[in-house]
Amino acid sequence: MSTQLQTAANHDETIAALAKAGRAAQRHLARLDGPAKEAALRSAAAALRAHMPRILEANARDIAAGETNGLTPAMLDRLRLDEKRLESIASAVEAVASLPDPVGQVIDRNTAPAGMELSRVRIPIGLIGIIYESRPNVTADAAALCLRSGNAVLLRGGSEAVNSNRAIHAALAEGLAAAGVPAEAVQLLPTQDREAVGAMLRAAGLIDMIVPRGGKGLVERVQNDARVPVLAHLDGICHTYVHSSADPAMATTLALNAKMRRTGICGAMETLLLDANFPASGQVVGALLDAGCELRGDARAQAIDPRIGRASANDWDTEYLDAVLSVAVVDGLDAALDHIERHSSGHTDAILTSDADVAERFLAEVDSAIVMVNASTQFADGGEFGLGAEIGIATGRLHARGPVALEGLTTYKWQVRGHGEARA
Ligand SMILES: NC(=O)C1=CN([C@@H]2O[C@H](COP(=O)(O)OP(=O)(O)OC[C@H]3O[C@@H](n4cnc5c(N)ncnc54)[C@H](OP(=O)(O)O)[C@@H]3O)[C@@H](O)[C@H]2O)C=CC1
Ligand SMILES: N[C@@H](CCC(=O)OP(=O)(O)O)C(=O)O
Repeated sequence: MSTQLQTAANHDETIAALAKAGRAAQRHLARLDGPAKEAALRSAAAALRAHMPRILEANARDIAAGETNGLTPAMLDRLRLDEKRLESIASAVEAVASLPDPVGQVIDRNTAPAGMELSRVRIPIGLIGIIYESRPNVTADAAALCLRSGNAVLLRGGSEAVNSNRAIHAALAEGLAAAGVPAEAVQLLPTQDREAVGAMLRAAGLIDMIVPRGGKGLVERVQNDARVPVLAHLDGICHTYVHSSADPAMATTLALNAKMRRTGICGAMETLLLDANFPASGQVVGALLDAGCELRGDARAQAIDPRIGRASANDWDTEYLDAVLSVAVVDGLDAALDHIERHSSGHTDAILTSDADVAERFLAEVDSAIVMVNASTQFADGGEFGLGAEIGIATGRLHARGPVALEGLTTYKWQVRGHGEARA
């Protein structure tokens, strides 16, 4: 056997062992009622607070390594913890603990034509694998959401955050165990080897669902290896289309907010589509340029302001995650819809318009997880949608789309209560 095959086999074994332990812990969780899961999460939050010095020391090692390895200031900021951030991570775990337990909720009830009573009841998905970027808060958020919804979780965070994640995970596991919940309900992969990500994706029958949260490299891996159902949380190539009827002041404010509020998040606008008949395009692009954004446009966009550079074909499919924006001029709604269909990643797309019919067509015809009218794409967030927290933004077409929180981490079963009915 070649070394590469041996390595793959080893990773498959490791994942199988973790999955077995996770599945056993999940069966334990399934027997717990809402208050017991709430108590376990409060205990986990208390452990995070109790271990604050150890977690911050681990994070300082990640930050030092990140600085040595030349991480960008934006990445370092996502990685960095301090007492205040750690306190808000612990508070977020408590906030998830306070959310209503989704398990056992009756989605709907009906009577079958033959007379039996039918109900659809929410149940956990089972064991969920989550692969995510170097943001330590995701370790606690994802663990809390999974546990509250009765799922066990296998976590694989970004390599730059490995020490922080291990310290946070150790605290969570200690808190859960103190409340009588098996620590294996929340497990962290013991290796950062990317082959182990492949093994997670191949673990059909062991892991019930994988959430990959990341960009292009991860997408490719998922496409090559996934045999487990995938709830993709992938890149955000988000558009804002400024219709001819848009209010110029609103268009200027929202274009600036959608791009510049935080350029590094997946809900940031990456392409601005300006209608050829919108009269205030100069004002909108001027505001973006004055705010320090680099604009790359097609020939018609370049004619609006000489500071706009020339876009290449790649720009329309690029997630900059930076103060860079592609700009195209389009001839009406249909041309905007065509552009979005070709280039959107299915995350979040918005229209700015005062024409209600145009707005409704956009809402109906754009097939993205989140479609907005007259709002900033930066609102793509579970907290902003009132869901308490989020695993992230699901960009695919499966049962949960957009911000995924407790409900998105459940499936359902049919419960049938008969009175002796036999089928003819
Ligand atoms: N839809 C959503 O909810 C969200 C989407 N994102 C997207 O994430 C991206 C930015 O995050 P970034 O830090 O660059 O994330 P990356 O995609 O680089 O990394 C995310 C995770 O995937 C792993 N990974 C990446 N490539 C591979 C591979 N080929 N094989 C195995 N594992 C892999 C990383 O591991 P390793 O540590 O080894 O690099 C990391 O754990 C953007 O595209 C953004 O839109 C971010 C947050 C939320
Ligand atoms: N949905 C979240 C952001 C998620 C996200 O993009 O995370 P990251 O790329 O790690 O900064 C928000 O709007 O704050």
